[in-house]
Amino acid sequence: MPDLDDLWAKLKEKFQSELTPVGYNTWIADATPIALENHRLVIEVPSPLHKDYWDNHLATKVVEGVYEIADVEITPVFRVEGSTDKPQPTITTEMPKTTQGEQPASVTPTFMRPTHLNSKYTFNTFVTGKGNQMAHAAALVVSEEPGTMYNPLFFYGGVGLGKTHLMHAIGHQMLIYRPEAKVKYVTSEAFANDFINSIQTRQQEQFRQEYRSVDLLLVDDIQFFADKEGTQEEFFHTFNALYDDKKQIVLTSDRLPNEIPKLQERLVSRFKWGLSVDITPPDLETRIAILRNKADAEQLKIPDDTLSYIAGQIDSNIRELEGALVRVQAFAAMKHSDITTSLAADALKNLKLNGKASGLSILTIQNAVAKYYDISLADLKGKKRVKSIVMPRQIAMYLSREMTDNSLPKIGKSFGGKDHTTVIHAHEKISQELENEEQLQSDIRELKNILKPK
Ligand SMILES: Nc1ncnc2c1ncn2[C@@H]1O[C@H](COP(=O)(O)OP(=O)(O)OP(=O)(O)O)[C@@H](O)[C@H]1O
Repeated sequence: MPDLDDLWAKLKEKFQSELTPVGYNTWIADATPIALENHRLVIEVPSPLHKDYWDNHLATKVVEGVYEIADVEITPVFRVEGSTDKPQPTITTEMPKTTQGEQPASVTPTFMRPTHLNSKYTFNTFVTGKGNQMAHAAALVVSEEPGTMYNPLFFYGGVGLGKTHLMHAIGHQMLIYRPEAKVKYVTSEAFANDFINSIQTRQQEQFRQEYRSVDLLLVDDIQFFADKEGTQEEFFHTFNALYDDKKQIVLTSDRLPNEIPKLQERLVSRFKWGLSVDITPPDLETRIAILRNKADAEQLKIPDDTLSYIAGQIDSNIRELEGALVRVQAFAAMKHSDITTSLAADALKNLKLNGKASGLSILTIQNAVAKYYDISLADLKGKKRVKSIVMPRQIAMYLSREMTDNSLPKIGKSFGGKDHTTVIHAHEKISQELENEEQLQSDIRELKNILKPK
């Protein structure tokens, strides 16, 4: 691993050359690098607003910058200064995969640590609308009568639509009814890491004891179980033990169990035993209500028509919707001005000038590319190496990079859990081929046209 101070100095130089002086002073100047270990670069920032901005706009640049400067792959983790409420799920989600020959992460295995549910993700802060009503209702039932009606409860749907939020809400609610209940939230990757760590540290018994003694097990993003044979095997037994004991299991994924490549048939069939509910993008009214809630929670003064305007700009991802509000808020702070519709238009117009079509989700791109090349979404996100699939996959990665603000790791994850270096490679390859290949140029033009905000 490179020297942290040296790396940080070079990263700052890079940011200084790429950002405006105002942007640099607002976002970079007060950030502090805390640690670089196990391929995680921890950066402390002054406020939640800064954290949002780093998560949504600067994470990719950090990954690329470190890769350029030190030839090392890292996952950035942003932490608010002085925060004690460490969002453990986020950290475990980003746990690096151990690379060949390297010792496994020497951090305390997650299963030895208590779960911290995000205090903001409750039923109270969850706005319901047509796209999530059913999921919300099922979540409430499960938190009141765990292990009986819908076991497992399976949420699926696009990125940033509230699946994790609902899971945490179930956990909070259950603890209100039964404060002594044992609630465990993990991402599927954290479960896999724990399992591998437990083998390497000969703590398998403790691992099993921990996972099989919970009252509520919440496993997020189980699409990342694809290809992890051993982990699937272990999860199968964990599932059976909990199910037989009438303990509640809640799972999320970006797609239905039978669409997850290489998920064992016996897991697919078990996941269907309970209830599967999809969450679809919110309609305009719901988006406005979500923004209103968030603005009120942060005591922001925003006129209704401005909220409607922002909600009209972004229609497919609530995380991006929240990001837009943060952007408008930061823009107003920088300009020392009240938030108005024209200011919001300015703030969001700049976003588009960056070449990113705000609101466009990776899933939308994947669907469009799959349809355009007449292949299945599962193949597009999968691992098949035939040219007729590899090329569209690389094009979809290229477009996700060009047309959205998602970080490289996030894009990689959305393609069946691929590493961010695969995304970098795909982007480079398509960029190069675009220089000479007319057919590719016309395909990309056509796809961009299809994806352009209407
Ligand atoms: N209905 C809602 N009401 C209020 N906030 C919401 C709602 N849905 C989502 N959010 C907010 O949007 C953000 C993204 O939601 P969340 O992380 O739960 O999405 P997700 O579906 O789990 O996404 P991913 O697939 O990326 O894991 C969170 O900050 C969450 O609080």
